[in-house]
Amino acid sequence: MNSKESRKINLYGASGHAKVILDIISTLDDVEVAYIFDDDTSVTTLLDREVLSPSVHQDKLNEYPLIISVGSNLLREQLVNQLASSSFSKALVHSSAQISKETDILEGSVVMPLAVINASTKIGTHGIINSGAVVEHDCRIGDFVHISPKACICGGVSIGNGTHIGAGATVLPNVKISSNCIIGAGAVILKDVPDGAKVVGNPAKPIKFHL
Ligand SMILES: CC(=O)SCCNC(=O)CCNC(=O)[C@H](O)C(C)(C)COP(=O)(O)OP(=O)(O)OC[C@H]1O[C@@H](n2cnc3c(N)ncnc32)[C@H](O)[C@@H]1OP(=O)(O)O
Repeated sequence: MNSKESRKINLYGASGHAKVILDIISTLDDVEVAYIFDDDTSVTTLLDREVLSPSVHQDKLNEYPLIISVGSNLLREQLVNQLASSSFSKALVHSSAQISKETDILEGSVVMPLAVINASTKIGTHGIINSGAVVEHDCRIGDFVHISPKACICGGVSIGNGTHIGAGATVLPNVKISSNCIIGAGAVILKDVPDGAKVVGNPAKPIKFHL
């Protein structure tokens, strides 16, 4: 039985990512999902839960704070802009994640199982710190950033808005990765990465710009 009173939230996006967010919430005794929404009217259920159309159920959509539960950074940002009159939930953190008390994680962000976020790090809005990712001390992570499973962000790193760090990538201490970059799975980032670059490999090298 819940020991604390639950706060209700809505999820927007009936995706695979949303399934993992439901798992996060299942570990929290003070949060429950009221409704799940998706623009795609052919999607009617997610893990046996009903999925509602936002245009048909506008009243329910506005009833509780939202988490945008889609994995694409760009789509998450577009939805946040589209739903600008809505309120957004404070961050959701899986109970197995290790988070320093000296950390700031802003609204709409989600932290998956076994992630570690160390002291004096700030995570922006609507981000994803995925399963087993490590974000070390004194990092500055922008808005709409996805740090994929098992990526390792060393101390003092900064990452700009909209950047995607691929699974298992490593970013060395004090490196600056700019906005809207894509860092390939398994890449090792030794030096700063400019806006919109796509880099892969060890040591990481650009393959193309995608802005
Ligand atoms: C819960 C979850 O699942 S979270 C999801 C996490 N997702 C990820 O980590 C995915 C990260 N994405 C990648 O690594 C992708 O391969 C990208 C984005 C870096 C590149 O994708 P694309 O732009 O489609 O590049 P494409 O597949 O055409 O490859 C271009 C070249 O880069 C190489 N390449 C692509 N990815 C990598 C990589 N991660 N490491 C090394 N080389 C790579 C390819 O072999 C190819 O080389 P070639 O031209 O010599 O043949």
